Amino acid sequence: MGNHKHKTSNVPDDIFTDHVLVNSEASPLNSRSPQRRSGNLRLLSEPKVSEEGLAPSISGHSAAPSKTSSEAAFTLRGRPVRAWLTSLGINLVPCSAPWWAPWANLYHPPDCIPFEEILSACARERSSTLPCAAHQQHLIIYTFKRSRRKQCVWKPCRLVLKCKSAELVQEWAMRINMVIRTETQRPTNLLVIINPFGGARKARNIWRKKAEPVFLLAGIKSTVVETQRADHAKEIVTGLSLSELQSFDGFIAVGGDGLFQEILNGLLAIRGNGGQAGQVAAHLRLGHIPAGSTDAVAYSLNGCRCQATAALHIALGDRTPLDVMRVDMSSGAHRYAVCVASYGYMGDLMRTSERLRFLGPARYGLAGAWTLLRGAAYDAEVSYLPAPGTASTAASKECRAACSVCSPTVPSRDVGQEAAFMSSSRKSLTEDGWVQRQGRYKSIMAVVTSCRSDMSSKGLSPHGHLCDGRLHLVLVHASSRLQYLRFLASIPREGVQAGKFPFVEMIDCAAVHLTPVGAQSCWNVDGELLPDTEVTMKVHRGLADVFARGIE
Ligand SMILES: Nc1ncnc2c1ncn2[C@@H]1O[C@H](COP(=O)(O)OP(=O)(O)OP(=O)(O)O)[C@@H](O)[C@H]1O
Repeated sequence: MGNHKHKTSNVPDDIFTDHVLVNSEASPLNSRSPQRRSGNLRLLSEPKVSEEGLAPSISGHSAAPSKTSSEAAFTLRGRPVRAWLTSLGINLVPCSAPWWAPWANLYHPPDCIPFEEILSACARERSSTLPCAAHQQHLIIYTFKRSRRKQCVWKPCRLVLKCKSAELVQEWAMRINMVIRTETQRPTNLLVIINPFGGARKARNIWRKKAEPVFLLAGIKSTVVETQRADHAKEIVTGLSLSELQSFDGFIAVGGDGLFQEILNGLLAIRGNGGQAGQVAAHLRLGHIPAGSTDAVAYSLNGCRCQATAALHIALGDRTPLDVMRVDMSSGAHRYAVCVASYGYMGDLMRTSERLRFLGPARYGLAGAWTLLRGAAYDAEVSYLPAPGTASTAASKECRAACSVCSPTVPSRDVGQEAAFMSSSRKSLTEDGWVQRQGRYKSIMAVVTSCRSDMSSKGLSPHGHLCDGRLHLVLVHASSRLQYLRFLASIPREGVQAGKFPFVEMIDCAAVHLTPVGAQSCWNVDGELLPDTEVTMKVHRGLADVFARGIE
């Protein structure tokens, strides 16, 4: 295992662009601007700014700063600003607006950066080009800004505040870092597993260029391992000693959904074994830095496939519980997955695409066209256990950050839950309430979350939630190639919509069982093929914790 620990001062921060003073929305200096906020920039309400301006102190903090040192004058991109520290973050107010500000709708200095959105701060001295001029001191604050086109896409950026006093910038940097260190949710030590073989085989570069700089600036120690073969990631995780497990805050997959699934399966295997290791593993979080072909996990968690966004969510210590589906095969083997299990079209597509892996992500297009032309449909017996409660609330809401459907039950990692996910899904077949169907299907899918990807930006199941304890069973009955093509063509725009096509059914359930009849397709579970076709699937609400907050 390679062990990487770096100091902030030596970190390459090229991916952090300078915070620009251009924000056409919500400018306090422009009365015409709407009250919409496009970024993380809003004036923190605490403390109130008095007539004199500044009333700051880091409340409740042991090293509460004096009044004078909590406010200071800086320049920000050549313009004077007054800055002060509050208990929530740094407020900035311009001392003067440029003469064109009211007309141009362009000038908007950042007015607040909350601590929870700051990775770190550092003080640097910059020598002046003029020999007689004093050296300038820089207070660099590493943070991010939200894309104006898509809020959930975060771009790393830095704010450079300049002044003449070295003591001042050092003191501010120290105090900002001190507050950040008190945020216990932030990880300090992570196991990063890279699949150099996944997707377009760029995972190593993605780690080095997009994620590692973010982790280094956040002061995270990373132990980096590359997989050598299929299933290696699971072996790495299950091979960790108790002391190693205790030292990590979580495991990060730099690869595709298959790699994430292997790590998840490794983590749940440790939890299933119980004991002290099992208890420690129950509190570890998983992260996904997308570097695969589909990356539905990262896309469903963050709303985009941006690697820097995923790295920022991890570094800032976001945490959300995630539903996990246990898939039990007739052979007795089982697997856990978090996106989708599909039989029929998607299974055949995956089987064909694995033979074309040398083409990279382009293989899916070719394999998809070939499978569509074949037009196969399969006879099967499908049984399902309807989900408890009504579907109306979950179905009417898109899953977003602080989702009201997902948030009420953050599951406890008690003995009961640990025992439940370890027992075979087949046990639930004895429960009352199963509904049985027999038919000929083009495709059968059990979707756990929304399952977003480039091929379906709203998700296969647009009303799927990260933590609602429901499987969305999609039954696509035998239909003509043209009808099926129309169904496929509608997915990128709107996902699978109940009632849109007469040959497509969508059912909310807690468990699904499938027995093939006659000719068989294969199961594709989160991008991996199963060796068995008779399977039982059951969802476990919020079984795993991930470094995410849901889509903003
Ligand atoms: N070094 C390796 N050599 C060969 N195969 C590997 C290696 N490391 C991991 N694998 C296997 O590669 C498969 C695919 O990996 P991964 O999911 O990361 O990429 P992908 O399939 O291209 O992306 P996605 O799953 O998002 O479509 C996994 O099943 C994994 O077991």
